[in-house]
Amino acid sequence: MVVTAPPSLDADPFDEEVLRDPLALQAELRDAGPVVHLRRYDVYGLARHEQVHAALTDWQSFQSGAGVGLANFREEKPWRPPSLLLEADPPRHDAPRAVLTKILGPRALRRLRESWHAEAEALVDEVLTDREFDAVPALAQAFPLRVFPDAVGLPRDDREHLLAYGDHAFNAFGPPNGLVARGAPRVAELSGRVNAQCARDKLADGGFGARIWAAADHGDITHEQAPLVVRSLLTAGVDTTVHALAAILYALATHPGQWRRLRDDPGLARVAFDEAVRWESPVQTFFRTATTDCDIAGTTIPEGRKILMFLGAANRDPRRWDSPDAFDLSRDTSAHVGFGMGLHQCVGQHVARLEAEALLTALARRVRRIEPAGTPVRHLNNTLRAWASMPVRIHPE
Ligand code: HEM
Ligand SMILES: O=C(O)c1ccc(-n2ccnc2)cc1
Repeated sequence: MVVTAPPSLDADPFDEEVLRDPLALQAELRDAGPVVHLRRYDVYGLARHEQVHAALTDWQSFQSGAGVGLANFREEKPWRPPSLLLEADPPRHDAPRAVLTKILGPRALRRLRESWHAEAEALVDEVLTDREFDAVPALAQAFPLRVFPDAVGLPRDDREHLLAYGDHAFNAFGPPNGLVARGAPRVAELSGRVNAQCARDKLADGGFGARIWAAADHGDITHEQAPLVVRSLLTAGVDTTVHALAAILYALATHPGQWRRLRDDPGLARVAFDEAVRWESPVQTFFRTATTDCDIAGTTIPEGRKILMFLGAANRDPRRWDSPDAFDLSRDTSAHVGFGMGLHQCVGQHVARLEAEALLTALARRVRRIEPAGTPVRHLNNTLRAWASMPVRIHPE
């Protein structure tokens, strides 16, 4: 096999102007080749669907245990104790994963369906007293912050900080740039509050948190692991869905034909969610670390090197998708990598889907038309594709 050196680029995927509009660089990376070398960080980049899918499903060659950010845990101390799921490989990964699979699975969520739909209707009724509003705070942030911490078992008066904590955690997967530096002053306070909320006596009976502790009583995980598994929920559970809901609302407000299809058939809510996750990819990137010298499409990636998987680029790869830039509810979205793929595929995706279904169903019943009512403003993050503000105007049924 002739080993070729991959094309080497100076581009910085974590530059703030690139984060604001990453599509041009994503196309450049895809077209440069199946593997590229990013000189600035000395890492290998995968931007095509085929290679991203292959790396996600080969956890033996591409491990998570050295961290899924730029930092290599084998070389430097993580900013916090590593995640037992996201930043762990089998066998350590297995028991915590099995516990969350049960607690966050579609069957377990059935008990929440009715109350989340009711909460969504109440929130939408409240918000729609105005014809114009900012959909990010009013809906995309308000709904997850109302239902998810309740489901975890947190008190209502101690949750506003979760957005800032998650935002820092997702920045910390990237390089130590300005976005990380700007979050640093609050890390100790935010970490202290979140870590305190993982304690058993802080979590209401019957919630996801209490069920994690009960799994430790049952011997499925240890009592030392329980608070860290709760921390996973508090880190992962808010920012991801906030930005996914904002992405759906942006997609629907800018594609009136697709809004009409959803309004005429609210059963399309789940398809709309997955197509928005593909189209916007709220989680844009994750890293892996080569476990051995491994070959990708003719390039040898030496053991110990970091590989940057561009999930967002893969989800818009014309080699895999017809009209990838179109937001289209008739698309078969099943191969999108917005939730990852394989061993680490998002265990919270059913929670996210249920939130989206509840909110979109409530809106579809009450809103004839939704349209932009001003310039939307991006929220920049090293890993998340997000909106800070999205003014919309609605025309009620
Ligand atoms: C639309 C919202 C969401 C998106 C786009 C998303 C995306 C992802 C992605 C891409 C991965 C794979 C990470 C990897 O391969 O390294 C992942 C894993 C994970 N997600 Fe999500 N996520 C979302 C919501 C959630 C929610 C709401 C929760 C918790 C309630 C959650 C919990 C997790 C956990 C614990 C993992 C690690 C799974 C493992 O390593 O076995 N996610 N998610
Ligand atoms: O264990 C953690 O701290 C942790 C686990 C999962 C995520 N995540 C990313 C996308 N969906 C969830 C983030 C943090």
